[in-house]
Amino acid sequence: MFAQELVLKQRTEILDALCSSGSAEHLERVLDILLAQGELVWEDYLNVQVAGRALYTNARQLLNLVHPKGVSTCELFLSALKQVLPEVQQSGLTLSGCSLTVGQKEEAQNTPSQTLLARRPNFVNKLQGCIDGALEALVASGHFSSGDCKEVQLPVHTPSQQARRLLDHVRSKGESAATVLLRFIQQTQECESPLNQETLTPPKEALKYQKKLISSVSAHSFFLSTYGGTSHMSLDDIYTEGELELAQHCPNMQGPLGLEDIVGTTGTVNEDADTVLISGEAGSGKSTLLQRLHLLWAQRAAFHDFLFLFPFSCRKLNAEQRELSVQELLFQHCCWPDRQQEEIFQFIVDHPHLILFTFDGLDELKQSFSDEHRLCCPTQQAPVHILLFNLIQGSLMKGVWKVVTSRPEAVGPLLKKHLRKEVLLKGFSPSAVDCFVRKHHSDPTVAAKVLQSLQANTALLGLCHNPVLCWIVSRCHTELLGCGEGSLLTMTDVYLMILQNFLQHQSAPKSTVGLGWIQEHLKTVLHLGQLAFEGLGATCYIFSSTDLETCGVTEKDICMGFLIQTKDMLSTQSKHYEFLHVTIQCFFAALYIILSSDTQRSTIPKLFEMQGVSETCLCCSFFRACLTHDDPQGCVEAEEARAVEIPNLQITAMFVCGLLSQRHHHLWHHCCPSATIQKRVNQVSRCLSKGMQKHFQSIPQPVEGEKKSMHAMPGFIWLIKCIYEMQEGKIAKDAVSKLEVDHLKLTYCNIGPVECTALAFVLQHLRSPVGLELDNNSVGDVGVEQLLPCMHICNSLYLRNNNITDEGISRLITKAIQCDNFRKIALFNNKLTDACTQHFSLLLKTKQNFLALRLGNNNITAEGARQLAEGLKVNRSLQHLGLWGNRIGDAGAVALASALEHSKSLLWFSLVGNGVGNAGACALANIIKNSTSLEELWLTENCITKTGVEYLIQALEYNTHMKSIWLRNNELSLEEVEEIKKRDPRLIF
Ligand SMILES: Nc1ncnc2c1ncn2[C@@H]1O[C@H](COP(=O)(O)OP(=O)(O)OP(=O)(O)O)[C@@H](O)[C@H]1O
Repeated sequence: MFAQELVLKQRTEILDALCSSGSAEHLERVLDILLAQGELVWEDYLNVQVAGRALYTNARQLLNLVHPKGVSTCELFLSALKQVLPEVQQSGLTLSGCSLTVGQKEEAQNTPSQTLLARRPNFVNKLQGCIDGALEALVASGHFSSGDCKEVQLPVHTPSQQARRLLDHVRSKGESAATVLLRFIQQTQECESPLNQETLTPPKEALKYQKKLISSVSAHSFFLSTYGGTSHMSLDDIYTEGELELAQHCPNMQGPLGLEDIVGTTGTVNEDADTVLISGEAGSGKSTLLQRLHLLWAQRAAFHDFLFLFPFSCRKLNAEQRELSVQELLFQHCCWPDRQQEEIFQFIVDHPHLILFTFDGLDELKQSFSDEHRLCCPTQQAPVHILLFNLIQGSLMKGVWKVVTSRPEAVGPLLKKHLRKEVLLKGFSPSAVDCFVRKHHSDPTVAAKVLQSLQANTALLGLCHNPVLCWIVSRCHTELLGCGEGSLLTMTDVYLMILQNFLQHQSAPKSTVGLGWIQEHLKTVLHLGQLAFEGLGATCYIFSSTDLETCGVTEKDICMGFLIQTKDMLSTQSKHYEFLHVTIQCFFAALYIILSSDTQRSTIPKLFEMQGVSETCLCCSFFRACLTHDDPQGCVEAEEARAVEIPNLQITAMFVCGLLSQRHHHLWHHCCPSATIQKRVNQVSRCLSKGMQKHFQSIPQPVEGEKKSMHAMPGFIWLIKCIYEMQEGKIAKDAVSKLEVDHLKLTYCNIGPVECTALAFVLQHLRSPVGLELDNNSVGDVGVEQLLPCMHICNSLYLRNNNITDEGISRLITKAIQCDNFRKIALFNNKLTDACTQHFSLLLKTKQNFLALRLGNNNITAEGARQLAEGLKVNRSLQHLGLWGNRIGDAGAVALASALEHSKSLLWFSLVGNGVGNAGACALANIIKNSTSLEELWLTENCITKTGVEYLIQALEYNTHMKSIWLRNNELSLEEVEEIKKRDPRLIF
C-alpha cells in the first residue's frame, strides 16, 4: 500500500498512537523530524502546534497537512512515526509503506536559523540539560528578556518542551540570536563529549578487546531470563519503555526521561559525582532496563560515547570470596582480554570518561554501602564490596560513569551524597501495559482478549503497572481468561495463578486423581519454599547444588520452571540456580511459612514486628527466631542480614496475608491441618491490628485550633496492603475503627494504582470524613478509579503532581457528585485540558456545598474557562478557585469574571500566569466592584500594563472588604509601581 493511502486509512490508529499517552511529546518529536527534513515549513508548524489547543486537534491538523503533500511527505511522516514510536508497529499499525530513513538530510542550509531547524531533533536533546546556560547566554547577549526566559521555563513544560520553546523563541528573534545559541551549543558539546574532544584513536588491542566485550555483552543481554524456559523471545521483541522520572531533589524534574538521559546532563545534582542511581520497587524493571542499556550499547545503537561497558550483577558478586583488584574485577567478571592486558587496562585507567560500569541490584549485596575503607589504587586488591563502594564514591577510577540500580529502601544518606543524580523507575504507564501485552502475544486476538479482561478488572490493571505482574498476567493468559471476572484482585492471586500454571502445565498430565493441584505438588512447594525461606534469611538469591540438596529440591522440582540456571558463575564448575524473580522467591517463602509443619510459632509475629523496630536488629531478630535453629552458621549469616532485606520481608509478609485469606482456604485442605491455618490467620490478624494501633498511637495531638493530622510513617502503606491482600472487610474495619484524624497526609509515599486500591479498601471504613492528601505520588487515572470506593469518606482530596488526565477526572467527578462530604479538590500539576472542565462545571452546578477547586498548572485555555463559567454562574458555595499557570487568556478571564461578578461566596481567586492582559483586568474589575465576598485576587504575571491596573484601582474605590490584589511581574515600570502602591496599599507588588 502507498504511504499516502496508509496515512489516510490508519488515521484513527495514528492519532491514537500519537496522543493516547496524553503527552504531547510524541507529536512534537515527529514535528521536529518533519521540520528538520524540510517536509514542514515553519508556517505549517505554527498551524499544527497551537498552544492550549487539544492534543488530538493538533495531531489531526498535522495529518490534514501531511496527506495532501504527497507520497514522499507521507513516507517521511511514517518513518518519523516509526522512529518516535517503534512499538506502534507491534500494535497492528502498518508503517511499512516507508522506505526512507529519517535523519539523512544533507545539510544544505547556510543561515544559523536554518542550521537550528535542520538539526532540531538533535538540538532538542542537547539543550534539555542546559536550558539555564542557553538562556543566560541569550540574556547576556541582549536577545532575550526575563519574560522570554519565563515563557521558556514555564513549569508545565517538560525539559524537551522547554528546549523546543527555546528554539522557537530564538527563531522569532532573528539570525543573531540563532548565532548565539549555535555558539553556545557548540561550546557545550565540546566540553561534554569525550570522544569528540579527544579525537581519539584507541590502540588496536583496545579495539579488539572492545569487539570481544561487545559480543559478550550482546550475548548476555539478548534474551530475558523470564522468557528463557519456553519461548525464546528477544529483549528487542518484548522491551517496553517503563516510566522514568528524576527524583524529587533533582532539577528539571518534570516530564518523561529517556534511557539516554540516564547518562546525560539532565537532573544532575552533584557535578563532582559520577554515579547515577536508578531506584524502583521490586519488579519495576530495573534489571531489564539495565539489560536494555547494555544491549543498545552492544548494538551501537546508543551510548556511543562509551568505548567500554562493564556490566556487573551484585547478586553474582556476592559469591566472590577472593580479594581482587579493579583490573581483575573487570577482566575476570566481565571479559578477558586475549592479549596485552596491561596495556588495555592502562588505556582504561587513562580514559575514565570512555568507560561505563553498571551494577545491578545494590540492595542484594550482602554488605551495606559504607565509605569507611578508602582505596585509590586500581591495582590494589580488596574484597569485592570494598572495590564496589570505592568505585561508586569515585575514590577509585574517578571519572568512570557508574549506573547502579537498587530498591529505594536500600538507599541511605551515605550513598546519596555520592550520587550525580537519582532516577526513579515507576513501572509501566497504562499505554505501556497495552503495548507490552501486544508484544507478548503474537496472536492479536489473544492480546485483545487479555487487554479486555484487564479493562474489566481495574484492580488487576493497576497491578499490571508493575512489569513483573504484567509478565505473569500475560504468561498465564489461559488461567486469566478462564477465571471469573473480578476474581483476580490481589498480588497473591496473581502469584497463585503462575503457581498453578507452572505446576499444572509442566508436570506429567494428572497423576493422582482427586487431589487438589497444590496437594498433588505439595512436596515440590515445600522444597522450593524452604530454599526460598532460608535464602531470604541469608541474603541468598543464588543457590548451589548443596543448597538444593539440603532443602530436598529434586530434578523434578527444578523442572517445574520456578528455578532457572544462573549463567556465568565464575567460582565453580557446578550448576547454580536462582528463582525466576526474587518476588517468586518471596512467594515460596510465604508458602513455606503457612504450610510447613516446621514453622515456629514466633515466625509470623516476628515477620510483622518489622515496622518501628530498628532496622538491623529487626532482621537479626527475625531470622534468629525463624531460621534453622540448630545451625550456628545460619545465625551468623542472619546477623549479617541487613536493613535492605526489609523490602523482601515485607513482600513475603504480604503474601502470607494473601495466602491466609479466607478466599484461599480451600487450597490448603489436606495440605495443612485447618486448625493450624486458623491459628496462623489469627496470628496475622492480631499482628495487623497491633501494627495499625501502634501507628495511630504515634500521631501527635493537634495544636489548638489545628486539625488532627496523620503523616504516614514508613510501614503504613505496607500494612494497608497486607490488609488488602487478606480481602476481609472485618479486618479492614477493625484496623481503622479507632482512627480519629481529620487529615491523612500520604505525600511522597510512592503510591501508585495498587496502593490506591488497598487504601480505598481500608479507608472506606473510616467513621468520620477525612482530607486525603496524596500529592506527589503516581496515582494516575487508574489509581483515581481505584480511589472511588472511599470517596464518600473524603471531604477533600489533594492530588498534586500525579499524572492525572481528563479521563481520570471524568470518572472521579461522576462519583464525587454523589458524595455529600466531598467539598475540596486540588489538582495542580497534572495533565488536564479543557476536556475536564465540563465535568467540573457539572460538579459546581450540582454540589451547592462545594468549597474549593484548584486546577493550577494544567493546560486549560479560554474554552475551558468558558465551560467552568457555566458552572460558576449557578454555584453558590465556592470559596477558593485556583487556576494559576493555565492559559485562559483575556477571553477566559472575561468569561470567568462575568460568571463570578456577583458572587457572594468566593473569597480567593488566582489567575497567576494566565496571560489575562488588560482586557482580562478590565473584566475582573467587575468582580471587585460587585462581589460582596472576594478578599484576595492573584494576578501576578499576567502581562497587565498601567491601563489594566487603572481598571482595578477604580473598582477598588467601590470595595471595602477586599484585602489584596497581587500584581507582581506585570508590565509596569518601577516608577509606575511606586506611584500605584501609593494609591491603594491593597495592590501588592
Ligand atoms: N521494560 C520492560 N519490558 C518488558 N518486560 C519487562 C520490563 N521490565 C520488566 N519486565 C518484566 O518483568 C520482569 C521483572 O523485571 P526486573 O527483574 O527487571 O525487575 P527489578 O526491578 O530488577 O526487580 P527486583 O528489584 O525485584 O530485582 C522481567 O523479567 C520481565 O519479564
